[in-house]
Amino acid sequence: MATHTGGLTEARPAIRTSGLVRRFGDRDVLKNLDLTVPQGEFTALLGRSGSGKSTLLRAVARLDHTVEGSGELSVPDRVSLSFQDSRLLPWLRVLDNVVLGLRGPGARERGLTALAEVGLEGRDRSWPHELSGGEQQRAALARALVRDPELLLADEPFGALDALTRIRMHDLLRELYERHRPAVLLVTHDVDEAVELADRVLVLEDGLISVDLRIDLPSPRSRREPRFQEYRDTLLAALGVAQP
Ligand SMILES: Nc1ncnc2c1ncn2[C@@H]1O[C@H](COP(=O)(O)OP(=O)(O)OP(=O)(O)O)[C@@H](O)[C@H]1O
Repeated sequence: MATHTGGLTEARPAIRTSGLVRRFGDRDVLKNLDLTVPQGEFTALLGRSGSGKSTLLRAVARLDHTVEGSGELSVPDRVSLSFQDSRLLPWLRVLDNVVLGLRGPGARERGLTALAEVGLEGRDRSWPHELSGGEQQRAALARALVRDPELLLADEPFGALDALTRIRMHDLLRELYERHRPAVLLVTHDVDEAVELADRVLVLEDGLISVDLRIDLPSPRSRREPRFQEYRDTLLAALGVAQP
């Protein structure tokens, strides 16, 4: 994925929006939004409820053909999606869900490898209802990964999980990200999750990006570290959450 300009080869960003507008009725939820996410960057998107996070994600995923709007948008060819609900098809076994629609030789082997990567080795013949909520999310991550995405779009993927499972999923997602290096746009309500996982955190407010914060913390990140707390306080203040 590269563009050629005057003999120089530049990496094309994973996401570029320019003047993006999305409108419901007479309300512009996105107002001329400009956003660039470089290849391989892990970006988290925060914002108050109703600020338009899912609207932006759905626009980037090109899932919003019926929504009124304008602007320019460019995304790579291989984009994977992950949602709060794993969206596994109940009538297909786990491996068949993971490789659904995948073409080419070796698809099943690739599916088995992806399942092993997310810790679901040996569960390929299970039915989705036989998996726990966390395991279903793991299977959904395997389905996303097996497509070797250049961009992973995730809308509250851990929102329905208990606290302990969520911590395990954070570790898994970060590990998979470091191994495969897709660009990631993660929509979340959880400021700690954003600071723990992302290299850049955006806040969406009034249809525009109001905060664009680079997170510069050593790995693995500890929530007890003072700089972690500084980032968290900055973001909570931007979200209008008063600190004691
Ligand atoms: N299909 C739709 N029809 C009408 N209004 C919509 C539609 N989808 C979203 N909206 C409105 O657009 C605004 C932004 O919604 P969106 O779901 O993008 O917000 P969000 O930031 O993801 O919210 P939350 O954090 O609560 O999930 C809301 O006011 C919502 O009511």
